[in-house]
Amino acid sequence: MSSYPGSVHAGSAHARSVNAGPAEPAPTAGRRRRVAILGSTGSIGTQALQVIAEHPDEFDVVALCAGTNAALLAEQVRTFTPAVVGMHDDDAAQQLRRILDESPVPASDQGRAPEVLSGAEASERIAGEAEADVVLNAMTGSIGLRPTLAALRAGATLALANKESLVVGGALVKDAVQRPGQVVPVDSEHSAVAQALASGRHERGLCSLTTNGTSEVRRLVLTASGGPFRGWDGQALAAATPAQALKHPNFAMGLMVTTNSATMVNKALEVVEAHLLFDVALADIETVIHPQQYIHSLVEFHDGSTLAQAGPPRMLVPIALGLSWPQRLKSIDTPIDWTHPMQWDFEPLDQEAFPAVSLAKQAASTSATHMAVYNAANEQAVTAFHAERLPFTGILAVVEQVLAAHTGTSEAQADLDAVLAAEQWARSTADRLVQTGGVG
Ligand SMILES: NC(=O)C1=CN([C@@H]2O[C@H](COP(=O)(O)OP(=O)(O)OC[C@H]3O[C@@H](n4cnc5c(N)ncnc54)[C@H](OP(=O)(O)O)[C@@H]3O)[C@@H](O)[C@H]2O)C=CC1
Ligand SMILES: CC(=O)[C@@H](O)[C@H](O)COP(=O)(O)O
Ligand SMILES: [Mn+2]
Repeated sequence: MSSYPGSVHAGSAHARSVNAGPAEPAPTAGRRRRVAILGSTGSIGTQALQVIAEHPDEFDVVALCAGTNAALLAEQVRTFTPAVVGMHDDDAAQQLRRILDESPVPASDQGRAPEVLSGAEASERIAGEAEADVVLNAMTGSIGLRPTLAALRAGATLALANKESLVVGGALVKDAVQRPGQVVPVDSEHSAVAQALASGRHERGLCSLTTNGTSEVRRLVLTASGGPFRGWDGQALAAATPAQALKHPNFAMGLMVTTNSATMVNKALEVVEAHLLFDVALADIETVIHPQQYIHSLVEFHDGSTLAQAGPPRMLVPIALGLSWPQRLKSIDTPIDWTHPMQWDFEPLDQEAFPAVSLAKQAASTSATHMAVYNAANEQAVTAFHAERLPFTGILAVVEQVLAAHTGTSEAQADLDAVLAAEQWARSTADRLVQTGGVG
């Protein structure tokens, strides 16, 4: 990407906490934000482009990146005219080049057709070199770690849907953060917590109060749908099929996050994500089952007050906030209709049938690479489950056994190579357990 030179966003203040304080004034005031989307063909990526299409005066799409879906990426190129695009898969990138050659796209703002990058480094290069104000990381899996680090090191605001990169990278990601507020959570629960912590700005009226800061926070409470298997016991879960696991009660999402919702691994990753984003102790992060998912999460303060963020169970608002934080864009979603009766339920998590959250809290407290191992083993096990090589309950059994065999790495030694090595070890150990049937 020779024509897209490296970082132009020189950051200075070093922050240990990912979301340590109020954001600095937006360097983009008065002009359209330059946005790069990694994972543009997925559930989050396509919704982000929908938000952008409806707010053309707010954003310029400077780069798009996907894995394999050349046809959809080509369509997106036509509509949004990014200067550079990337595909992980080399064959898909060739296909994309062919489609674009056969039917040239309008020249981009830079006055030429997009450059097409391909291969494993495409997303990392785009994150680091596209000169985006905001990089939305909406890829699936811990493959998002390098791009997350690259975006932060380039000084871009990171709109983070790819929770895996933060959970797996941990301190590495924290260390790459250059300024408070550089990471804006897109995950709905964390967007809810961020909104509750920041509250709204409304400097009018007799009561023009604003409160802020995390020092008065006692607990975070993350809501969970409970997934398609809410209320099932261990015996029923053992026979759960991939098709059943993919029936999320409220959201249409990618395969990995949907399956993780069914096992509660998604909530487990989210607890650690919240710990890292908001610097709240793991012991002070609770989960509660809320099947309707209208409350996206809650912050409990030390005076006993609790702030909840509510909205329909859709991702448009968290995505839009990720792109435009701290501003709210108008009319992103239809608000809750209070004219009809409705019921919101809350129930405790069944920790025995769904041990994922407690296992993650334990892993995250054990060593700097335990969550990388947790996530990598889970990714392998989920793939094996969908290939019908592992029962549903085998997913957590694999994660637990791989974790038990991991020796761990101290934070001081957990550089990128150590994290990637731990992941690689976890993937092959998980695969071996599946192959030999040694899960039990
Ligand atoms: N979907 C949702 O509502 C929510 C999702 N999230 C999180 O957001 C992330 C994305 O989820 P979701 O959109 O559902 O997932 P999807 O599976 O729908 O989309 C994943 C995207 O990543 C792309 N991709 C995969 N591998 C690579 C790669 N190596 N390089 C570049 N692009 C790649 C895919 O491309 P292609 O399809 O072309 O292969 C696709 O565009 C996950 O971390 C998830 O946990 C969080 C909250 C809600
Ligand atoms: C929309 C979103 O943020 C997902 O992570 C969603 O929350 C999954 O829901 P559960 O994991 O609670 O089923
Ligand atoms: Mn979520």
